[in-house]
Amino acid sequence: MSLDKNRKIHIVDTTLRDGSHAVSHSYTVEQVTAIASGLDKVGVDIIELSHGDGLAGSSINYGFSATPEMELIRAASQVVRRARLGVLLLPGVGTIEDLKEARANGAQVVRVATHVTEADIAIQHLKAARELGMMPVGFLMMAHMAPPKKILEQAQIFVDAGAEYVNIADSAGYMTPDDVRARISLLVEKLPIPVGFHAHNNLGLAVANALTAAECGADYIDVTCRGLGAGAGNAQAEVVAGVFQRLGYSTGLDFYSYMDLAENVVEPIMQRPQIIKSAPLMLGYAGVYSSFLLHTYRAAEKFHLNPRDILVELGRRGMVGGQEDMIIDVAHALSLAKTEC
Ligand SMILES: CC[C@H](O)CC(=O)C(=O)O
Ligand SMILES: [Mn+2]
Repeated sequence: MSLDKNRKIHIVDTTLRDGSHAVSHSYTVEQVTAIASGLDKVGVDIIELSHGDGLAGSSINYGFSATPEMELIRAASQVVRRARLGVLLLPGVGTIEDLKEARANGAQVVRVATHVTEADIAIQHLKAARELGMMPVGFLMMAHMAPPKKILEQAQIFVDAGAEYVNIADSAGYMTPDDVRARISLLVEKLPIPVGFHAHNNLGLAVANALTAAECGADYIDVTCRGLGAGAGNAQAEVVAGVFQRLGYSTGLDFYSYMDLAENVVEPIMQRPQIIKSAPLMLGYAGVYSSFLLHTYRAAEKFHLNPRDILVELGRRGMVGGQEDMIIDVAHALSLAKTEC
């Protein structure tokens, strides 16, 4: 695969999916319509939209969406002309039935996300996506938890299942540019399909990591307006647009329109600034799944603990996405240990 700087870098904007965590899944049809049509004009390649935890994530466990995601997908599909509309699906949270409904409402791409060592649970969803005429993408979460060779082996499972590209996610915002380089370079060298990268900004490295991924040959880069996303958020779209443009990468983005969209449409929706507060910083430091943040805040409040202490323990135990219900157990154990002291 060529590392030509002039190759097209495909931008995947996940403001309406990962960004949904940062607004407590409160997007309305009007907001989605405005953001999706803005992203389409800005020139992104894929607009990802669903509950922050993927299709059917709206639940007591993950937090309810204010508006049913199928309504939001339908609304976006009516205004998106150029970009492809995508959804994210975690096998077990979302089902093939949910995927069919998303397809019927206009979704064209699905990224099937699994823990970095569990790619095999995505096989049937990737095959179903292809049968539905969608673009199937394999998405490996918590990629810092596996060495490059293991990730390659898992990515190959996606290739065999018909994925059109493989996306690596630094879900904990734990990686440094060296970690990204080691993983992306190997995949780009060995895989017959393109590679993508999804950063989290818990250590303030999201844009640097996104750039490193592109330098190492990743063809798909995830971003969000104003960096909205779980934990300290994702790689900030407008910044990525500016940095990539200045360095001569070909993204097809209109940098100025992206800045305007973030400033005029997304920023007024934000419930709080997307900054690296102590707890998100701890996610990155301890290697904890970014979506655990809100659960951790709730558990900390209930057991009168500092969220940082819970996060360090979650990192020590190597907890992964899907183990949200264990956060309360960890908090309980820590509070018992505290009272015994
Ligand atoms: C809900 C799946 C997960 O959060 C996907 C993602 O954005 C990540 O792993 O960072
Ligand atoms: Mn994410």
